[in-house]
Amino acid sequence: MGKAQKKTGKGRLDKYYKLAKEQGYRARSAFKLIQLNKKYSFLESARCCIDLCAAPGGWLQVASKYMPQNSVIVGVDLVPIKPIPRVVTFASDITTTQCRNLIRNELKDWRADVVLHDGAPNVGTAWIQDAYSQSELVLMSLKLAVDFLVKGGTFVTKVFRSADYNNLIWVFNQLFGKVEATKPPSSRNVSAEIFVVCRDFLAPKHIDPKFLDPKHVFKDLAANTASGTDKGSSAQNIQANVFQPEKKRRKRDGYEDGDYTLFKSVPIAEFVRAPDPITVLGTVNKMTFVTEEEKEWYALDITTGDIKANCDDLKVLGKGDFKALLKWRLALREELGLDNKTKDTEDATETVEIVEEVDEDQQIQEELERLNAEAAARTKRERRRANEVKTRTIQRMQLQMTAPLDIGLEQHDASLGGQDDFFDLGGAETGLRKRGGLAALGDDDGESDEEDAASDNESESVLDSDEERQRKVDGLEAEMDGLYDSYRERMRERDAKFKVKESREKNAEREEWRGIKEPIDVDSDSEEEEGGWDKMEVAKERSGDTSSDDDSDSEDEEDEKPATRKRPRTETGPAKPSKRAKLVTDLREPKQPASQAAKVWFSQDLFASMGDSLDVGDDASDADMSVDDEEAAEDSDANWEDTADAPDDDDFEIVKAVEDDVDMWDVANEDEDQLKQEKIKKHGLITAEAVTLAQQLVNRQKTKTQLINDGFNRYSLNSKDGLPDWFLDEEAKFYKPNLPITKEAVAALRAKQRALDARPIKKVAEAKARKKFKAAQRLEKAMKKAEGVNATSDMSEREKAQQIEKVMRKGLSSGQKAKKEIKVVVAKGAHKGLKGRPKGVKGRYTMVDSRMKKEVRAKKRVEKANKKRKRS
Ligand SMILES: C[S@@+](CC[C@H](N)C(=O)[O-])C[C@H]1O[C@@H](n2cnc3c(N)ncnc32)[C@H](O)[C@@H]1O
Repeated sequence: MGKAQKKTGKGRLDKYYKLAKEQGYRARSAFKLIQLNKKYSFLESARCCIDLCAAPGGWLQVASKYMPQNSVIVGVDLVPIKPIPRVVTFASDITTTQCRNLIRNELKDWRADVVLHDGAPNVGTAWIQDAYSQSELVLMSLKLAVDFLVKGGTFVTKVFRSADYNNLIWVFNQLFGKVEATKPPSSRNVSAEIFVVCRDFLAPKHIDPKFLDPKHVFKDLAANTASGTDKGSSAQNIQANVFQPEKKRRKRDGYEDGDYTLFKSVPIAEFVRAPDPITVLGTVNKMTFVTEEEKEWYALDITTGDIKANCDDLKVLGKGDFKALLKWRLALREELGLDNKTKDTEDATETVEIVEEVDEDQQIQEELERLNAEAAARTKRERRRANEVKTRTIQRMQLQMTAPLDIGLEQHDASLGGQDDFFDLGGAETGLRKRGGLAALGDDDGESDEEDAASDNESESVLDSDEERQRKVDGLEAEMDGLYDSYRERMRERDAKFKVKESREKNAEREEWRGIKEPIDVDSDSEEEEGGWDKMEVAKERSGDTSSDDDSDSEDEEDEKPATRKRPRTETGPAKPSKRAKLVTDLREPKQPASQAAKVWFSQDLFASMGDSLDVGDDASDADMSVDDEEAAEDSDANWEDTADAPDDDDFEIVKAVEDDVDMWDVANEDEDQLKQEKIKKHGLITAEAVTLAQQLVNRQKTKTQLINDGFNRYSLNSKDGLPDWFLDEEAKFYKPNLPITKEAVAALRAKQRALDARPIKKVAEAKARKKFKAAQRLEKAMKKAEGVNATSDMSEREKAQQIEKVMRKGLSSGQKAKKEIKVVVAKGAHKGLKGRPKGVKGRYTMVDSRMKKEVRAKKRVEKANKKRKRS
């Protein structure tokens, strides 16, 4: 602790840390003493103070500041303390007599008014060990304090909240009139430390040495732990270790007397013969088979491989493993004749009772969890099925496998022939069921089927096993969800970074650029093909609160059409008039939203090559589509209103899209879109990717529809409802949109940005220009002067030359006077405590020490802050 600790987490650099820096305190802990003194005012009247465990000296600085002049202040620590004015320090262990002697020598026959103790052993991973040593250290400091304190004196100590706390307070109360525990505001809440201020030292003539002996002071604790028989916290902990091993507990009970090891191994006989086997299981790490008798037990049949493995490391066992060990013990005891099967000993009965008690609760809990999990899984399954059915229907309709009319037929077919679930539809089933036709349905899909199938015994058994399997799968799923949740919870607790990352990810989900989505104005129902300048202008107009012109969209369309036509015919390939006509089948009452979504899906390049085989015609996938097609497709894309252009010779007709077709899209993301739009409005397009896309739009290299289409994949329409968290998290992590921009474009933009960044900032450029300008001015002035000198007649040529040279030298100089060199002498080693000029140093010099730099800076900072405050 004496060494400066590396400040890692930013949390450590809190208000008090900064204040300590500013005010020149060596440790933020200085504020704890300031605050304690503010509450109890023990320093102002003190003439002599001993600070035990004082490094680096924060408390000593406070003492020296608040105590009267000429008071005696002594600081002790394991590590040396850098000198502090009017403070005597030495390095020593406060638990040794050497330390006592050193203090005695220093104080002579003075007595201390205040003894401070802020000691802490290096707090590492072994918290219990540290807590215990801390308590011991407190007792040792008290031992020193009672040696040196004057009657009525004050002892201030730091104590950790642990099992020893009450014992310590009890001892303090025996020796002091007033004992108060307090936690100053500057003590971090996360820290288990607490400060005890003991005032009015009673100075008894004789102090029972047991009061200051850790063995006695912390005795009951060790006894509790060792016996484990009482129903106190330690005994409960031990039982809980066995019955709820997954729950990690802090061992606040300290160590057994004289036993400070963490790892504990006992012979298995101890467990078998112990009256309280649970205590053994809860306290040891390993059980060994060493003696001849134990080896015999090892060879028994009942000692299975699992039992042997369980004995090897008890700390990794679960509740089931502990139960198995207890069962094994019972069986072995019966075999050894230690237990009678019919007449159990008192201890065994007790054990069984506890197991049952815990088991019953556990069972109810498990049953509840299972039922909940089942219900949740069932809903999830139903929702998933409904989604699948919906998606399949859409696809089939687009592949002309079915039409609304056919749907009825299909259902009929299914009812007749028991088709596979490719053609099943929830709605149709319901309809059929209403008509009582479901009995004939051989379909095995859905929960309701199971109910109906109850009449059929044979199918019932199949369904039962199905149901059972499903239940198991659901159970596993629910378990996995639970495990994942607890994993995240653990991560959140353990790692502050994880939390931040998580929230950042959440935000990122919103902020991530995934191509341009819906237009700003949601009621605009036109799906303009083109992005481009016009579109941006419209957007600008809208954002500028200009009333949007209803016609503008159509005008835009008009304007944009020629732009589309500019594409060379060769690129678009031969015209296929039938393509557009085959957009959808003859649907009188179509599920329009589905059609549109599917249409966009089939608009991907992937399907372009399939040409006639798919025949779903699309405006975006038409690498080989004719201009006419494209136009028509645009029209139909706008709102699917095109009917006039549709060739009559086709069986199909383009039908009107119903208004609510947006339902197909993830409406839940509407807010997100708006947020994105707002962000773009506020910050502009900030990422290289976004700028590249924007440029492509403006240059008409890409159309908005193309961008949207590029954002689709075969999972786009899948609902995320009911999917497990771990899956969604993984997907968010790894499933990244493939932006339709080239690496080169982004690289070029980034390079441009880098070049911009590399340019000097305006202020620097201005300063440089100013400097140049002043130099030029100086030179000009010098030249004028030189001309004047040259023109004078009352100087000889030699004098003139000298004068001109002088003037020009001045004109060419930087104009700043060279700073006088000051030698810096560090006040350490030979220069430590030196007064007057150091040896061998000539000219101007300054003495510095390691704190000075910080102190000067702090002073400047404070002055600056004061100035600012005054100004405001
Ligand atoms: C929290 S720091 C004290 C900070 C101090 N109050 C200040 O304001 O600068 C605890 C100190 O206790 C010291 N310490 C721990 N065990 C000690 C022992 N047995 N004897 C002396 N000092 C000890 C450590 O070296 C460490 O510097």
